[in-house]
Amino acid sequence: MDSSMHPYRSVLYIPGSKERALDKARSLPTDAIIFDLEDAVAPDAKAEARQLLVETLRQGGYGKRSKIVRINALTTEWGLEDARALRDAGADAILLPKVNTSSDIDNLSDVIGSDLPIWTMMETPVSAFNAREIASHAQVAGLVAGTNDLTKDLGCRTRADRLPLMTALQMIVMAARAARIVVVDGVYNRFRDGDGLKAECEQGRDLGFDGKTLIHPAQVEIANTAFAPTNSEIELAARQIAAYEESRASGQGIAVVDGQIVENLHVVAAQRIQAKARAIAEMAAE
Ligand SMILES: CC(C)(COP(=O)(O)OP(=O)(O)OC[C@H]1O[C@@H](n2cnc3c(N)ncnc32)[C@H](O)[C@@H]1OP(=O)(O)O)[C@@H](O)C(=O)NCCC(=O)NCCSC(=O)C[C@H](O)C(=O)O
Ligand SMILES: [Mg+2]
Repeated sequence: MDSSMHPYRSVLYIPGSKERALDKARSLPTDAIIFDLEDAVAPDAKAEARQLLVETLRQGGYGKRSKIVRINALTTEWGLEDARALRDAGADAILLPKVNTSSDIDNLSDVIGSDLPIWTMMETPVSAFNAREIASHAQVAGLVAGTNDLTKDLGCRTRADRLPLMTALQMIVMAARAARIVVVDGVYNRFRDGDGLKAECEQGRDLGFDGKTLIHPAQVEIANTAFAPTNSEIELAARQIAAYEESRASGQGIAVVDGQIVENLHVVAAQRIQAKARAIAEMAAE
């Protein structure tokens, strides 16, 4: 499912061990949920969280929100059991952490079968180098930037402008766009800092991400606003499409709107804005 059919502006992590948070998410206006069995769950709570998650997904109640389960890496003591337990639980996708190469995805596919979409965490330097190969794997439907692990592995500083991460972030976006799959940005750790989150969402939107992964309900509306087309973008898209159609009808290949040229490629971009706006409206009409 790409972002013109389903929005991924807000993708909220929920620890698979937190029953109250799992329940609360049924009423949050988030486009997608990552039910987490990995870093948000302590080692001695993994088995219980896995069971709770299977039961929670079977109960349902998450409406149109996309349901993605992050399992532990298959190289850990929990990963294989996670994959086996969750493959038929009703998730829309399985998210695999610490992916380095497409063979990691093949290994998961051997366990869950080839029908359930796989999303991958892009959070190691090796994954950034292999982003193209990972994104173009036939079963991969989405990439998630793991900026905390990337920062750790790079040994870089955490900066507000994310300069040290920029190469990796752009490689991830480019790989996703080349493969025409969904791509979402990493988390903003200061979850009570709305202004900081807004700035980082705007940066992610500028870079081309479809949305942002989040860790707290207070972050959802900020991401939903930042990654939605604005009213003026939607209005301009409509005028560009109309002007271009008028030009074509009179035998010309270029229109001019607000002093700027409109060619076929701009029309494609305008149609994408309209598709995204429709997908968001459908999501809201629950
Ligand atoms: C960060 C938190 C530990 C804060 O928790 P808490 O102090 O309980 O927050 P609040 O009291 O403000 O919570 C208010 C209500 O909201 C619910 N809640 C909190 N968080 C979530 C959530 N993520 N989803 C749904 N609901 C949530 C609380 O239950 C309260 O509900 P109520 O009592 O009914 O009012 C906590 O937010 C948290 O655990 N967040 C998730 C952290 C997480 O998932 N981390 C792992 C993912 S990030 C990562 O791994 C990055 C990546 O891999 C990388 O490398 O970068
Ligand atoms: Mg991580």
